[in-house]
Formats: sequence, structure tokens, C-alpha cells
Amino acid sequence: MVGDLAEKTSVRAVLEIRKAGESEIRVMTKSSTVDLVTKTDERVEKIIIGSLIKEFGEGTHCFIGEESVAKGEPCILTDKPTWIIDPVDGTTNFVHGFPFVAVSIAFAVKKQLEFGVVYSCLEDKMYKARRGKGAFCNDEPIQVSDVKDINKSIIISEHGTDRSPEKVKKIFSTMQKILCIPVHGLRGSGTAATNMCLVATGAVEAFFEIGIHCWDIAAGAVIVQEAGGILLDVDGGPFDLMSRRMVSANNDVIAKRIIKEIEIFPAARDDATPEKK
Ligand SMILES: Nc1ncnc2c1ncn2[C@@H]1O[C@H](CO)[C@@H](O)[C@H]1OP(=O)(O)O
Ligand SMILES: [Mg+2]
Repeated sequence: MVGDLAEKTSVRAVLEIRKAGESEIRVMTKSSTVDLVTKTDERVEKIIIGSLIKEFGEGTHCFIGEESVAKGEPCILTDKPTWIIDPVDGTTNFVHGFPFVAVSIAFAVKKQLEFGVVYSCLEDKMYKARRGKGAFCNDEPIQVSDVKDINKSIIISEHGTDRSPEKVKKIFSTMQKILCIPVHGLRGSGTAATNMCLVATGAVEAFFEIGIHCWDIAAGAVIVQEAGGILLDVDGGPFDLMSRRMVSANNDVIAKRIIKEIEIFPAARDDATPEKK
């Protein structure tokens, strides 16, 4: 029921994004000149949250949405049933017409992710997974790759929106080290949600990033795990959805090899108090 609703809601969101993509896109900025947001992000998030509230009634479920948090709503994951939403993941791609843009909707209860839908709008691929029930792309089961040899892998990472020279240096130093292991290639689609689905389908072996937010990866986290993959913190510890850092991989051999090369830099937790952000 929750899953059907998430799917139905993602379809509505995708139609809205496609329609908006055909007309002129008004771009605004958030934390910096490269952190973009559009009226579509805001409208689609309202549509998604509005249709979920209509279904479940006001006050029964919590919502963590990228644009609501940007406007000051809290970003705390509690035990209550909670929807974690990125209305347009890959906003920069959307603005530029780079063809990877996804809607990401996840559902958690007691802080455990139960369900995730990532709808890659322009490829027309709906990825979905429910805890314990497998992962699917357009209703076909998907599985991570079985590669264990890092030299035969493709790895995804992104450089994010923070352009402070020290951080950029660490990000590119990590990428350089991984490239020179050597791996078959480095990639990045510009959307974390889609990157995780590429791990889940076996197109790449791993995706890691520091700086992502819970709404970028919540749905993808269920999809990767249900496709047989694993999630870890960038220091090799357990994955923490609110920590803004993650390695998703097909298996722990690949994950641990990548982790050896990651130069960690600080990112304030999603659930940090405002003074700590
Ligand atoms: N500060 C940040 N640093 C790194 N990645 C970020 C980020 N904020 C958002 N992202 C997300 O990470 C991917 C690219 O790095 C995108 O999925 C982007 O989501 P967005 O398009 O919804 O903002
Ligand atoms: Mg996002």
C-alpha cells in the first residue's frame, strides 16, 4: 500500500518535471552560486507531500523533503513513519538539460528504511525496492555486479556543490588515487539517487560521496541493499543515513578497497543543530 502510493506519487512528480523541462526553467540559488534550485523542485515537493497527506491525513506521518528543509523545516529522523523526499535529484542536470534527473521517495519506520522508489525521469526507469522483497527496474528484478577485482571495476563519485579549495583538493586526490589503482573507469551521473541505482543494476561496482544529504540516498539505500549490495560509512563503520557520507558497493571487497583511498573531510550532519551547520 505504502509502496503503491510511493510509485503513484513518483509518476505524478515525473510528469510534472517533464512538463517543466519543456518550458523555460527559472533558476535560483541556495547555499552558493552553484547550489541551484528551481520552482519545479519546490512545486514537485509540494505535490508529493500534498498527495501523501491526502492519503494518510494530517499529522500521522512525518516528512523530510529537500526543499522543506531548505526553508527551515526540521531534518530529524524519529521513530515515526517518515517519508524522505528529493523532488528533483540532479537539479543542476535538470537546469542544463543533462539527461539524468530523478525523483527519490523513501519511507522509514522506527528509523529503518522500508521502501524506496527512484524514478529516473528522462530514461523512463522506475527503480523500486521494499525491505526483504528484492529490487526492481521497470518491474524486472535487478542485481549488483559480482566483480571482486577492483581492477575490473567502474566507480562513481561526484564533486558536489562545495567549492572550497581544500575540499575540492581532497575530492580530486581521492579520485586520482582510485583512478590509478587502476580501475576501468570513473563516472558520475550528477544524481546520487541514479548513481545508487547504477550500483544496484551492476552497471558500476561502487558509488561513494561526502556531502550528500539523506534525501539524495534514502530510496537508493533500500534499492542497493535489496539488489544484494552493501552500504558503509566512508571510514568503514556502519552506514548512517544522516551523516552525509556513504559508500555503496556491490560487495565488501570493493567497498573496503575504495575506503582505503578516501580522504575524509568534515560535513555537518543533516540532523545537526542549526549552530553546528
Ligand atoms: N552539498 C552537497 N555536496 C555534494 N552533493 C550534494 C550536495 N547537495 C546535494 N548533493 C547531491 O549529490 C549529487 C551530486 O553531487 C546530487 O544528487 C545532489 O543532489 P541535488 O541535485 O538534489 O542537489
Ligand atoms: Mg538531491
